[in-house]
Amino acid sequence: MSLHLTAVTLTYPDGAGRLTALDDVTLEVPDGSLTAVVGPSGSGKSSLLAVAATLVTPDRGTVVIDGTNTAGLTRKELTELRCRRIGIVFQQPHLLASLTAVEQLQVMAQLDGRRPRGVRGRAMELLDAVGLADRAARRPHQLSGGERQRVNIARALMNAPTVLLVDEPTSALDHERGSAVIELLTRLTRQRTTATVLVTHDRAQLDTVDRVVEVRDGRLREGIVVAPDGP
Ligand SMILES: Nc1ncnc2c1ncn2[C@@H]1O[C@H](COP(=O)(O)OP(=O)(O)OP(=O)(O)O)[C@@H](O)[C@H]1O
Repeated sequence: MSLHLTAVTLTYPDGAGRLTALDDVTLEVPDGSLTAVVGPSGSGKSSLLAVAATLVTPDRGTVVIDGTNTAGLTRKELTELRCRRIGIVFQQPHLLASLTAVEQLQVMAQLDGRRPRGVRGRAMELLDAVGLADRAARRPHQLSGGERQRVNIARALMNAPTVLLVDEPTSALDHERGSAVIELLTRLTRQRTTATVLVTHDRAQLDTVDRVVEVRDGRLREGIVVAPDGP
């Protein structure tokens, strides 16, 4: 189990008091499985992702990644863990305009100044896995929105993370392309045995995922949720 959140509570300052964004949330994500997190705006989905990414420290509860309780780590150790174990796919691809698709991936492996061997081969293999081997030499403006999002996903997998966190990856895509991206994420999750969490508004695209949980007012509801958003 690469990702295990236990009894996580997160509050933010709110005027004179505190706003509870996550309220006693427990979530286990098995390796090789994709859990989708749905819920209305402001319910706590992004907060959940930020805690799982170790970008935000909860008030209470534990975040265990690859068997390591992150509460016991120094800042430096946390940064290393994030770099090596966690892949994050943001809503917008934020690709670098001057780099080709394959270079966007290569740069990930060289961020810490090392120049490990086999980086280009690994980048090409990942581009192939997302169906973009023939687009490797293109720059972002020469790619479609869906293709840019697939480069974004391949880039997040470059350092072979065990936890993959994905924030609203389909918001800029039409339904068909959005569904294709979710299908791709499900396939990659199984192939690369990542523990994947996907935050999304769109329940219509979740046929292929392993599990759907819903956040409401910071609390997690277990089980498959098929009902549409309430009022
Ligand atoms: N940095 C912050 N400071 C104070 N309150 C915050 C902060 N970030 C989020 N919140 C509040 O915490 C609650 C949960 O926010 P969060 O962003 O996790 O919701 P969400 O489900 O991701 O929403 P959306 O779908 O609109 O992105 C909201 O009430 C929000 O206003």
